Amino acid sequence: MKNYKNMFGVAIKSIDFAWQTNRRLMIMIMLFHIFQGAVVYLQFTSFSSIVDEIIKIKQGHGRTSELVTQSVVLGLSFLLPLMVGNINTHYRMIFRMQQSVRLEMYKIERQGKLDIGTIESSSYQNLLRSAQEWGNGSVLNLQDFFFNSATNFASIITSISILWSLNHWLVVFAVLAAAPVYFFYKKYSMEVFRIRYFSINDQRIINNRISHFEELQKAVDVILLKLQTWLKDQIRDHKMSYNNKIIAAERKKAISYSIMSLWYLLFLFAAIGLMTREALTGGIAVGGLLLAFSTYTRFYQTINGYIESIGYAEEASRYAARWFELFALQPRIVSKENAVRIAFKEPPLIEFDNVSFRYPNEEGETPFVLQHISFTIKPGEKVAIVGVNGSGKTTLIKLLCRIYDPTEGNIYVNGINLKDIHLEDWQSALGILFQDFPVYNLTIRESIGVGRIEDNGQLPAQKEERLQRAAQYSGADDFIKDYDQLIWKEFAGGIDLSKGQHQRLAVARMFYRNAAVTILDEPTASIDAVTEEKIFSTLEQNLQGNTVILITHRFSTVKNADQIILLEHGRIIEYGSHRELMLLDKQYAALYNMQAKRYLESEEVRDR
Ligand SMILES: Nc1ncnc2c1ncn2[C@@H]1O[C@H](COP(=O)(O)OP(=O)(O)OP(=O)(O)O)[C@@H](O)[C@H]1O
Repeated sequence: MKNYKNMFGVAIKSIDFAWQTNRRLMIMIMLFHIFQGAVVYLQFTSFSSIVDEIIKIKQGHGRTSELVTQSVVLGLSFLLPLMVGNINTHYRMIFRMQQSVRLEMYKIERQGKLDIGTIESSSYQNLLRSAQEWGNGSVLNLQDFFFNSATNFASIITSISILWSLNHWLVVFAVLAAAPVYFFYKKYSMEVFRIRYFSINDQRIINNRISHFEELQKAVDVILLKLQTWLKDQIRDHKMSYNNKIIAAERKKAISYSIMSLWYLLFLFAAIGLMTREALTGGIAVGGLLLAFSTYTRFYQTINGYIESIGYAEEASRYAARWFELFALQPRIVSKENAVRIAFKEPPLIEFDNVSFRYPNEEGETPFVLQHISFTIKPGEKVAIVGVNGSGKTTLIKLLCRIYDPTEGNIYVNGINLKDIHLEDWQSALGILFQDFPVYNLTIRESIGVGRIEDNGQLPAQKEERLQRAAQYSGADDFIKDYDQLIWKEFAGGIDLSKGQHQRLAVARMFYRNAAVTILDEPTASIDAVTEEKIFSTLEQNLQGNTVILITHRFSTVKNADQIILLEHGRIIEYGSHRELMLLDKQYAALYNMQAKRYLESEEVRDR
């Protein structure tokens, strides 16, 4: 029952969505469907009238004019549904397209408003994957069910009224004959349906194994490691397992449906017996007998088809529900109502005041990943954050960018609590380059240009000089030959770049952005030491006046930073300039010396 309640709720939402998209089209399609459901009975009634009239004419008291009229009606009753059907198919296609665009736009719009914390949560990712399982087809298919319901209801109501007018018992027999359909459907037909559509695990594994033959990097490994047979066997086994499940379920279905047909036949004979008796005793004419037979069988077929579609709609509603859940998502991090508006023209003073943090988790509390963090970054300072993997460096940056709010403590920007500053203003002041930076399949010019988009949401007009300077500072100009070169190998004339080249382009984007606070989270991991050195020296020279926060594992690049923060297990264990920390001669100095020694050793090996 709960399933149907949910299904009903989701169906209402999807119908409302259709209504909001184009109500005129929706009403028109609805009327077409009702017409198609009812008009078929016009064929039955006119045909039975023709038969009766022929008999009457043979007996000498029929009218030829009536025969002609009924023949025209019969012709129209065939012609009209065909025409309406074609027009309806056309408008339904248009309506689906309109809604498909609107659904996608609505989804993208909602996603664009979400905060990064929500986007990186596993619950959101699961929701997204589940919604995408059927694409927006789930919502549209649910609407199809609604339209088809109109046809089916029109058909059921018309057939019941015809049967009722002929003999009340016909309705009783028809209903009893159709009664077990749902039970059999739920038990057997649904099983096949479920296996067919929801053997997702088998299908995922099959697709994954096939991808090893199709994707370049994977295919190379398949050949070199000779994995062909091993992978092929897996594909075959999963396909066989899927097929065997289907065959077993189909067999059960065929047997059970045969049993159900006997039940139907029982009531069909009862109905035929009843009507034949009526015809023999003169209760109805021969045409009436024909009408009863065709209406009776049509009623059963309609019920059968309709119940099949309920099951399908039930499944579609589960996936459509995910779409509406996506639409209802609200960002967790938002600007306060009276948030302070600041145009950050100058780099601000940043203060962390006893900040502790644990990642939000719906399933329970997670451990603190940052504890009692306090430090100050003066405007224009170059700050380096160092520490081993998992020490909390990126998390600290996420708090500064307000991707998350601290669990305890506060962050102040120019003395104002970050939570009180308008989120958009603060984000406009930041230029962030994370380790997993995105690769834009655009031209080189656009790839750099997206670093600073215009207020109207468009790419900036060509600012050639500035663009080229950014490429120069990042070292990207070494490989750029044409700024209009498309970075997209799958397209004619498009090229791909090496990892390091992609990284230089991403750094160029940051230079181009020229934000008041630039944050670089290991942006040079794939870049060779020489280029890295070059990037950081230009960074220091050219982002003069701007605040720069740099996360890196290479200690040699942080030597010139105004201050270095060393994190361990989410706590600051050392804090100061390179000189100060070397003089302190503790953890930082040890790590620095260790890296320097390794560097010197490798230099010696190379020299030898
Ligand atoms: N989204 C998340 N949800 C839950 N825990 C997370 C999440 N991101 C990171 N963590 C955990 O927080 C801790 C700190 O991670 P963080 O990424 O800040 O470390 P890091 O110092 O930047 O590491 P690395 O040098 O490897 O990039 C780790 O224990 C990590 O598992």
